[in-house]
Amino acid sequence: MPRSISIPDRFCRKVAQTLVAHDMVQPGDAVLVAVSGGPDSMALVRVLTHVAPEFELRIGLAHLNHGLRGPDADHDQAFVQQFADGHGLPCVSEIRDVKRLARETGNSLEEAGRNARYDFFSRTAADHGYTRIATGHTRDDNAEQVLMALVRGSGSKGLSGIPAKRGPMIIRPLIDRSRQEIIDFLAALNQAYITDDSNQDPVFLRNRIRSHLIPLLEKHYNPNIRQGLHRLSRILGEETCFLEDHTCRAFDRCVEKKGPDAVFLSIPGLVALHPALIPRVIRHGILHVKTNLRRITHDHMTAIQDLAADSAPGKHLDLPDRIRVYKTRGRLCIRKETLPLRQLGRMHKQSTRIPPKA
Ligand SMILES: Nc1ncnc2c1ncn2[C@@H]1O[C@H](COP(=O)(O)OP(=O)(O)OP(=O)(O)O)[C@@H](O)[C@H]1O
Repeated sequence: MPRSISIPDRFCRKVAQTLVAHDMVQPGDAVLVAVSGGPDSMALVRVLTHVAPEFELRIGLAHLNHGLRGPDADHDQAFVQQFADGHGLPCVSEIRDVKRLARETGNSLEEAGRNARYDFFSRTAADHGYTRIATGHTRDDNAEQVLMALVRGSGSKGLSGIPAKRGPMIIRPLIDRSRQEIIDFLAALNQAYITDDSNQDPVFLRNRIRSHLIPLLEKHYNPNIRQGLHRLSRILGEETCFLEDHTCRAFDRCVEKKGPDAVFLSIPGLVALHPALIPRVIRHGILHVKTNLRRITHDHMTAIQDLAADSAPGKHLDLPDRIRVYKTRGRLCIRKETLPLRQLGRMHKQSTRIPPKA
């Protein structure tokens, strides 16, 4: 009979398999573990320190105090620091005023918090010589993400959920593990963690999905819905990758001229593409002049395609972040303007504004 393997050992083995399967680390890597103090990131740091000798990794911790929950946030920061000290691990923490960042950028608190975190992680990694940044996202987080994308009506990219890796640095070693496995692992180690009451607040869509929609789907439709959603996201992730590849090639064929602030796409070239590729190539064009696609909605994309198909000359569209789209000599031009569009609007007669999404 095989010797029974303990819960912590089994858990660590499974995470080690994820590290290998997704090629997440190389011997000699220095891994900065993003630790909020919650169950997932505490499990992450415990498992990574356990497998560090086998994978030849150096481990350190990073904690961001969002300055949002008053004394609770200070307590979380102290908890993470004490854990690091107790385990002889280096820890970098920082306090950011996320409320102010949200006000200044017009982003939601959630988005401002996320931006502040990833900015802090990358700076810390660069300053301290870390080669990877590990976050504690789990399979359950991914299932919630997919459902959020579904209820918001996102496309296949949104439905691809949380990737196991992002760019050359960010890794998510717990992405194939469930929340229950994590709780069992922590209980077996007698490891304390912080519970964040805001995770229950129904104001946030994610919390309503976690505590209402998923249990409902599990009870009445599919007891394995989380695994199903996770699988769906992985399939769509692969297919999205494949389509992205085609998009890049189609984009190169359609581009007639490009500079740092503008790209000109051949309209006959666009029209000849498979309909699934047209919005993708246009998005690629927007990304050429704008670093991200935030605030570019489905309505914007439809309006751009309508503009390309419209035979009337002289029209243009104003998109967020000073992006102007117009037609010129059989080409669709996507341009990042230097002047505010309001000022430019007075210089053009026909402008179509797309109302921001409610
Ligand atoms: N304040 C923070 N400082 C450092 N890392 C963080 C912080 N907040 C979140 N993270 C990282 O991002 C991951 C996902 O964030 P999320 O908001 O889902 O986590 P959480 O619910 O606060 O805590 P956990 O995932 O640790 O249970 C965390 O697992 C952790 O790796």
